[in-house]
Amino acid sequence: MPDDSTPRPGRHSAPDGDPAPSAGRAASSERGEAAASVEVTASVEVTAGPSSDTMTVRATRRDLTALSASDRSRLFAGVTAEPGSPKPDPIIVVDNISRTFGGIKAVQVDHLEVQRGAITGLIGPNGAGKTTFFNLITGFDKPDSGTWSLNGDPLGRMVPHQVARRGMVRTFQLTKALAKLTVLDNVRLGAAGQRGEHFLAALAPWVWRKQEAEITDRAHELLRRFKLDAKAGDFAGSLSGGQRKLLEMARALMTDPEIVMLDEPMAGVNPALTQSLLEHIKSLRDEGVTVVFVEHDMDVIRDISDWVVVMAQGQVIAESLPDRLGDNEAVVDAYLGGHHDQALEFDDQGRPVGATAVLAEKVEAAIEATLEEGGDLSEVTELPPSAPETKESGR
Ligand SMILES: Nc1ncnc2c1ncn2[C@@H]1O[C@H](COP(=O)(O)OP(=O)(O)OP(=O)(O)O)[C@@H](O)[C@H]1O
Repeated sequence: MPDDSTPRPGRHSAPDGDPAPSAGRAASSERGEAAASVEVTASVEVTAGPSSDTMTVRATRRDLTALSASDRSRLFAGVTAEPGSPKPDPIIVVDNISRTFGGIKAVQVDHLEVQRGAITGLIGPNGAGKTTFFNLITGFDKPDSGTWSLNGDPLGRMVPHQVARRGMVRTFQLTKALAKLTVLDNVRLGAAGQRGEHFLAALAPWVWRKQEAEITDRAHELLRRFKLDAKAGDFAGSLSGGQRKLLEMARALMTDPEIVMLDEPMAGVNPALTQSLLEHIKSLRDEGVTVVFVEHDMDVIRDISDWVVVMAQGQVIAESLPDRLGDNEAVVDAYLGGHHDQALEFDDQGRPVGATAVLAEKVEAAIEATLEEGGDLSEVTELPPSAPETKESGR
């Protein structure tokens, strides 16, 4: 039986409450000690039929250590803002991973470390390779080359459910809810590949039933957390886009992950649910879950990321604290280079968002520079390759 005294997401910190107190992981940031994310396994001995075979059913509980806001600031204060920078306590380390489609190098990441217990925002222009990168390290696609590890254990050649079993799950840009299954069953499916999938379990119904009950209880717990419990018996197809995103997060959490990779969790979600999704993502981090998420909206990135990684043309071209992103010329260039013709994006109050916000900042800086030099604004036909320092837009 699982040990119920072992902490797990949702138990040691209220989702909307204060972050759980730090157990001092940041203070003791030596790699070996800090990497002690413990997987507790519980053994259930069963007698399967006349041969009295014994099997072990693994029930995963991960011991997550939450970092406080000041722990995280301290950690990242010591990290250099450059591609591939070492982190004090990386949960993921990637080396020389590449993936080519036809002639296109979709991903070519030389080195990347993801800090444990923090929210890392992954940004980049369309086609930068973000989704492909997620696919590669979660086992949904195979790289041409490269190695990567979770807690120091190599993950190469693993299929997604094996990766999930080791503690890393992902969600998709386009949600994958099964429309003709109930909301509850969709969440229960998140446990597939985790428990009871062994064929022997099917021959031992008393174990199977026990696990079924545990899986159902856990699914209900997660539905309550994401305020979808009233919809448990509805078909997933009846949910709104935003509710499907919540459903997908609930399903991902069935495996008690240490790290969740969220691919554009806010895309297609109405503003009311966006705030709720952001709070859920922060509360996961506050419970000790590491979060990596892809997002285009710079306001969202600045709001919730502890650290930002920028990709362009398959490569990591910059890393930075979120509020220093605008200072980084490589980031500005990545967004502008070859993307002058991309559609402009504005929020419902007419403020530029995403790549458009970066462009607006650069245009503003170019105008200011021209005026300061006593020039005529009609002369601003081209943005300078090396713009003066960009400013916060005050949003
Ligand atoms: N299955 C595929 N077959 C062929 N080319 C692909 C495939 N998947 C991705 N690509 C190409 O690889 C590059 C990276 O795509 P990817 O979807 O990873 O970028 P992205 O940063 O996630 O973009 P977006 O922000 O638009 O989702 C693009 O040029 C894309 O067209």
